[in-house]
Amino acid sequence: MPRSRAERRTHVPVAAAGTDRLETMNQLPDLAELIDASHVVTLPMNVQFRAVRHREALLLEGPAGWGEFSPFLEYGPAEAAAWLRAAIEASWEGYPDPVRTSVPVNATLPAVDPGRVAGILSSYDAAHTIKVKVAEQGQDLAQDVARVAEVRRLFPEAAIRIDANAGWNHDEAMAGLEALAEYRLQYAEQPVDGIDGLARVRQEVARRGLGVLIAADESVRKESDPLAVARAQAADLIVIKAQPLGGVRRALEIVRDAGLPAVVSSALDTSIGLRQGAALAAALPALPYACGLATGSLFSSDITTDRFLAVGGELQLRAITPDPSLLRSHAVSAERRSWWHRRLAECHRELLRKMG
Ligand SMILES: O=C(O)CCC(=O)c1ccccc1C(=O)O
Ligand SMILES: [Mg+2]
Repeated sequence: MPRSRAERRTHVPVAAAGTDRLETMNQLPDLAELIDASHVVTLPMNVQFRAVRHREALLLEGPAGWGEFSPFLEYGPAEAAAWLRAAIEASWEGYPDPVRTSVPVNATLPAVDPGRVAGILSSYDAAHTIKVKVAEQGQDLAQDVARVAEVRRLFPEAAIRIDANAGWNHDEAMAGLEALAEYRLQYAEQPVDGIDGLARVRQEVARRGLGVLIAADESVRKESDPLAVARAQAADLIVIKAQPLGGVRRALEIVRDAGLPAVVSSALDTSIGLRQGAALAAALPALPYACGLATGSLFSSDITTDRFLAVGGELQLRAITPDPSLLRSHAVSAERRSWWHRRLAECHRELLRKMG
């Protein structure tokens, strides 16, 4: 299996390639090395998602390949540090051995009007599984029902799942799941906020016999204890993301300890971050659901022309190497670069502190 090792280097890192690989993440590269290995880019999106139309990312070129550090802009260092750990794992350590060479993926549909559904879903090469965003701020249940109905009309055979990003309260969630059940949902991701809230919805779904599985996302990646959701029996499955959970190996441990089926998802990543997610999906002992790693299709360009996009609903595992000219043309302003370097420094300090 090829490693995602940089074939064409745009610069030589401080330490010679291969000599300073991390075996266990017990030691971290120096901040100066990280800064020297970094490229900060901004990528345009086709469609607004999470209120963003451009996505900024800091890419690291390390001795083991490329890694992505792209916590959302509003995240503080305590939360963003795990994302840095994941980027350093990818670029200094590499990935654990895969058990499969391709990963099935879902199309992701933002909370758009029904009229835009066909157009957005046509940007995916195939849509056997579709995740529909619901419960968006400022919208109502009728809009969610109209969007899901349109997806079902266009794709009668597809597996449809919804993601509310904790946007419903308990009663709204129950009304939403009742209304959407007729469109045959594979599962509902984070219908409400919090572990207790999820557990309550899950119990009520069972009591009413709605037959919708409950997936936890924010209740895994934003909790101090990612296993709490499993212990509380608050979900039927968990959504895992390599960056917020601190890397591929950490995420694999969480899945093993949780003892629940897992779906790998991305965070609107460049092709480098998507490759990290694919490394996680490829190394999981079981992969019962398509993964949220097809979001490359929501971008209008990327850091490589050989973009990590799904073909026929599958991502084929392969090395992803940025194109130096695209790194240059998508580079952020000097001001944004300084901002990201400061953020890198804060997160690096946070990681050193955590490692004691
Ligand atoms: O899982 C997917 O289909 C795509 C990724 C996605 O939905 C997402 C992207 C950015 C931030 C949060 C989320 C989320 O799963 O809630
Ligand atoms: Mg989610």
